[in-house]
Amino acid sequence: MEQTEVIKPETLDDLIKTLHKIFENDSVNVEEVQSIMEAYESNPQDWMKFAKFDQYRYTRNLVDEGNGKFNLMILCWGEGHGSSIHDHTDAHCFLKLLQGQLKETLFEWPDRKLPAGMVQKSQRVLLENQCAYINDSIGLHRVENVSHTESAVSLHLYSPPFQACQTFDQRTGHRNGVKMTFWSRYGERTPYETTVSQENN
Ligand SMILES: N[C@@H](CS(=O)O)C(=O)O
Ligand SMILES: [Fe+2]
Repeated sequence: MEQTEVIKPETLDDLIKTLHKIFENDSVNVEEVQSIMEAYESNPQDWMKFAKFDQYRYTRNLVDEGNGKFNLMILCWGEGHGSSIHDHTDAHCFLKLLQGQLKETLFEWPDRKLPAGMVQKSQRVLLENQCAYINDSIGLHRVENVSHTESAVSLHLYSPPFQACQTFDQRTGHRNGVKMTFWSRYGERTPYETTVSQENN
């Protein structure tokens, strides 16, 4: 497949422009997206206006809708905030650290018929500027900011975009469908009515 040359994006806007170009193709070249996202060196001035924290749980802040091909968002993780174990609704998921560190724990899909504790596959710490990748065939994950003193900010790209996922109970493997919402969109706080059902955290 044609691969756009990896030129280091100098700003977040630059990165977004390049992503739009890459996603004109119908198939996603995972390595290409991962390397372009990794090549962008996080500069807080680029993304500060999207980084809105909540006291109790991580927030999802929409940055760009990628011409309908992808959703780009900034997630803000306060000290000790984490997600539940979840899937990614058959989408590609790229996760780049803009600030701080996040711990990612991978799990196997549980058997629907045999309630049992979920099997942990691996664990790693993602560092600033690193870009991780996951999809449903790789497995499920939980993401956590385990620091008690530092917040964390991450940039996520999902393609195709999705608005719901499944969360899993670590002890039983039992699953629940949850709707996912945005804390803010394009830097503006989402009106209250649409934010009440955020449940993945
Ligand atoms: N997939 C999660 C964030 S993470 O834990 O990867 C979300 O979009 O809210
Ligand atoms: Fe995730």
